[in-house]
Amino acid sequence: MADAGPTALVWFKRDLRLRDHAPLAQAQHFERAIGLVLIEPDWLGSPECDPRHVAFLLDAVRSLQDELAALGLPLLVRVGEAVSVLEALRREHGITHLFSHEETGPGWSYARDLAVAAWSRQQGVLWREWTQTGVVRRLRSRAGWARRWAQRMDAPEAAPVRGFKGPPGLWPDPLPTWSTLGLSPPLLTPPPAGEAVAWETLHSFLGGRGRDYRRALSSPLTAESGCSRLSAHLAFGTLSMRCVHQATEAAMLGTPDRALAYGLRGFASRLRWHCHFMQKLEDQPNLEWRNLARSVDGLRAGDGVHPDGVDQERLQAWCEGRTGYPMVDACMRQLRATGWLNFRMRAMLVSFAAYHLGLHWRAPGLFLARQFLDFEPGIHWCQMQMQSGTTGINTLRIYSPAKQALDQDPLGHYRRQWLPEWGTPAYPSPLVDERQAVAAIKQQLYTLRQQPESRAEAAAIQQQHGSRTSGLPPTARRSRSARPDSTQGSLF
Ligand SMILES: Cc1cc2nc3c(=O)[nH]c(=O)nc-3n(C[C@H](O)[C@H](O)[C@H](O)COP(=O)(O)OP(=O)(O)OC[C@H]3O[C@@H](n4cnc5c(N)ncnc54)[C@H](O)[C@@H]3O)c2cc1C
Repeated sequence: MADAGPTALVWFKRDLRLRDHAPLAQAQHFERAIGLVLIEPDWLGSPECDPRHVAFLLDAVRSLQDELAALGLPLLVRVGEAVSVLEALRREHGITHLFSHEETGPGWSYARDLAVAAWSRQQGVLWREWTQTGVVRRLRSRAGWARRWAQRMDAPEAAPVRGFKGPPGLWPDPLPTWSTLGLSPPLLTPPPAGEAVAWETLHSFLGGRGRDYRRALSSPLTAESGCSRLSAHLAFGTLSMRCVHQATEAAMLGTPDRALAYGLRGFASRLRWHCHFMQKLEDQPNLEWRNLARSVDGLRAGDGVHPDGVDQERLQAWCEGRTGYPMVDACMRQLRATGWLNFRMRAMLVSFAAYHLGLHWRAPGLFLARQFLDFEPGIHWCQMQMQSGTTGINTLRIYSPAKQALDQDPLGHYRRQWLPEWGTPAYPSPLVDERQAVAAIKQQLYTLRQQPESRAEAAAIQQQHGSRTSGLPPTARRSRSARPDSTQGSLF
């Protein structure tokens, strides 16, 4: 095409919003600007992706397209491999600048970013990326990380977007259908997505739902309404972490309701954890595949060392919620039906897979990734390892399903809701003997941890990935120490 002057392409990834969007803010200074959402075959074909994620994304894109069109920016939605789509757009529209946010994703997205970087150098397209979380690229040391997180989150939002000059005659693309994507529609209808819904969810939490947060978050009976329910919005970026942080700080300061302020303080520190875990994946991308502590390699089948594979029968029973442990099975049924589960019950599911069933975390982790609408690779894989005892540095946490049932669902309402066959002959008997199974693997892990090599390795892991809160302002430090839920609290 004829040289039409500088043209910016804003590549939306996990940042499907208008507000606090630095690439968009930058693009509005350009002679011509275009938006792009790429649906990549590598994503659709990855073992972590489920149609529910695609449906949520498309819903968010639908409203984003309308809002951007009203501002003069056509949002294209292309299905294809990144470099070919970008090159086609460069040829067609004379793209000179590519703007996007940094992403800390699974291996395939890292490989794609390398390919895009090579393409942009070759074609002389200037690719600029902005941060949108607390994750620091090429981090040398964890010292001072928490302070940097606070600085980023306290910084002013990106400039508001006011209007664009899109190339004349270019319109937003129609959204792809399930058949063009080669997928079947999801079995569950995900909750509504998009920026407006994300803000409504945040406001309802900060305006009152958050009052009981600390008490509500552990039981599946209360967590659905008592937790913020922002995780999928954060994962797809319909809301920025900075906006959530700043709105939370303002709500805490502004409310005369002390119970609400107390609840919100508990919530505020979780936002830092989000980035803290993502930072680990950024620093060590292979933790999505292999044990962080190599000293536990070989402990469970399926970890690449053991000659046998994963016990498919056990895995299948766990995935389908028919282990014969009612609390475990009810949680799995809720997750499959809704795409969400509270932290403690997620941890219990993984602990059961790892200790009771002896399954290595990778296969259960892939299954859970497909179920969680909020799948965020950095958090997910770190938590999978942490709850399976393979980080080398965290206290081993083995959840007893019976104790969790007693504490979190004493009257059985939750189990009856999700497990109608519980108490009838149709409900299976326990798949394994809890005592025997747990005692054996616990002993193995404790013995391993005593070995001098394991201790040396743990010290190195702590040095590279351990949480350091020094450098945070006193209120942030206080809210960390006032944390009520110690199971969430042991960051590694
Ligand atoms: C095995 C396992 C896998 C998990 N996978 C994911 C995942 O893929 N994506 C995800 O967002 N969370 C994950 N979590 C963490 C946590 O369970 C969810 O963030 C939380 O349940 C989401 O609901 P919410 O937004 O209402 O949380 P809230 O309790 O309201 O917390 C607000 C936000 O803080 C962050 N947060 C809360 N708890 C944690 C935590 N323990 N670690 C890191 N960040 C936290 C999340 O961004 C969350 O949206 C996982 C936990 C476990 C045990």
